Amino acid sequence: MDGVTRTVQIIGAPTDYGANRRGVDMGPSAIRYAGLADQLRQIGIDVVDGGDIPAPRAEERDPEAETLASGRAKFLRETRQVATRLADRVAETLAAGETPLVLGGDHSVAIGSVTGSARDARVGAVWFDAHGDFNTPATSPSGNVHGMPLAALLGVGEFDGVEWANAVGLDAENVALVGLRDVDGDERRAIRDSPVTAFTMSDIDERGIPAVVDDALDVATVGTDGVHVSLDLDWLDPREAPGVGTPVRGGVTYREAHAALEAVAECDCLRSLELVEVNPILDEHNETAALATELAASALGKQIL
Ligand SMILES: NC(=[NH2+])NCCC[C@H](N)C(=O)O
Ligand SMILES: [Mn+2]
Ligand SMILES: [Mn+2]
Repeated sequence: MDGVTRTVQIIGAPTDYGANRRGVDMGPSAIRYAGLADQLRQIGIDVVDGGDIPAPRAEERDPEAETLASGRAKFLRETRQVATRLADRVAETLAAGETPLVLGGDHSVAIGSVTGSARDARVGAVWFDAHGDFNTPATSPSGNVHGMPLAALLGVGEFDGVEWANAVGLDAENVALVGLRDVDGDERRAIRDSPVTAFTMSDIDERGIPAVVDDALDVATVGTDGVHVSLDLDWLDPREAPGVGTPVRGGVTYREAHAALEAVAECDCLRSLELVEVNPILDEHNETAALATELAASALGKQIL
């Protein structure tokens, strides 16, 4: 982006239908409150806040959709509604020459962000997450769609039809998971059998963040027009990011996370970005939202000096 001012459009997706715990629907407010727009303006970015996409209110929940037995997806109708709207917004934002910055919401919103980002282009994806998000309604132990978006996007599994959830311009060969440490049984097999590239926390232990993230970005850029970066805040260790619904010990540190997102900026390949799974109810003084904000700034070019 040398010499060109980047315009970032913030798009809130205030939904928690994909998660087991309520509260991530307040993620967009918490991240905005942490000063996202100002921090990005300070590094010379033009910021447009496009507001939130409409999401069905919790009071309108279909109680039956919540009590489906495991092995099925909960709230698929609501998830589909949000994803479809979000996909349109992301695609329009890109068509206008702006960079979409999506604020979740639980990770099911990625179905919308990535299908939108991959509508008129070939994209790669880097998925910073403790989890694989590779379950399907048939394999999920919980029925929570936030554990399934990557499978949905790659056309794996049956999601109330697949076309709405399938990202046309995304190939599994261009997907890299980074930081895995909590994967379910069938999900594990599915990831191993898929052409996606998965870097676990053990890979990070052995090789260090810079090498792993460079490889992930290579995977996502080969033959693509740009990269979607999906940052699930539970990627970080719960000591740094307590405000998430599915915390897992042994995550990356504060510095590792910044180094990773600085590498994203350096790659000059970022097409769309999302920050998901911030749960203000479980947070401590909004520190997870503040961290999400800082990491977005690093991904968009903020440097120490
Ligand atoms: N985006 C997330 N936080 N995903 C957590 C998924 C947890 C678990 N693997 C499940 O499928 O239910
Ligand atoms: Mn996760
Ligand atoms: Mn996730």
